[in-house]
Amino acid sequence: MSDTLARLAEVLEERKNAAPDSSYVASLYHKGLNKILEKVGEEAVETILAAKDVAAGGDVDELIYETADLWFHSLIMLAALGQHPQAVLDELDRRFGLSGHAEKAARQPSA
Ligand SMILES: N=c1c2ncn([C@@H]3O[C@H](COP(=O)(O)OP(=O)(O)OP(=O)(O)O)[C@@H](O)[C@H]3O)c2ncn1[C@@H]1O[C@H](COP(=O)(O)O)[C@@H](O)[C@H]1O
Repeated sequence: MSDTLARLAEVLEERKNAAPDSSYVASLYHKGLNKILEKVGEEAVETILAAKDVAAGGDVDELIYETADLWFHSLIMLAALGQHPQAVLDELDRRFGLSGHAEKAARQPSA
């Protein structure tokens, strides 16, 4: 796993024992899953808007910034539900080399 992801996952676990006023992550845990999911949705929308801007000739830095926000809040969602990012990387590894078209065809028998 990327060192950055592993370190961040460790910090997100530690923040489960931190006071909400001492840490942004702890404050989100304290507000609960609905607030965390709201943030994931908000960051997803901001990422989409930034991508549209880049396609229209805008600044790519904003897209990178918003994608980092989206990944970060997705990691908090996983941690809040007791899941480690390694599970997502394992799933991507499992899919590696498997064509999306082939996977979909195996899932959906043709009518
Ligand atoms: N990577 C991040 C990170 N990315 C974004 N953010 C915060 O996520 C928030 C993003 O929310 P918005 O942009 O919507 O701004 P906001 O208005 O403050 O948010 P709301 O009031 O709407 O909830 C901002 O407060 C950012 O500072 C992050 N906060 C923390 N981290 C990492 O998490 C670690 C632990 O952070 P603390 O728990 O705060 O110590 C840090 O050391 C960093 O490594």
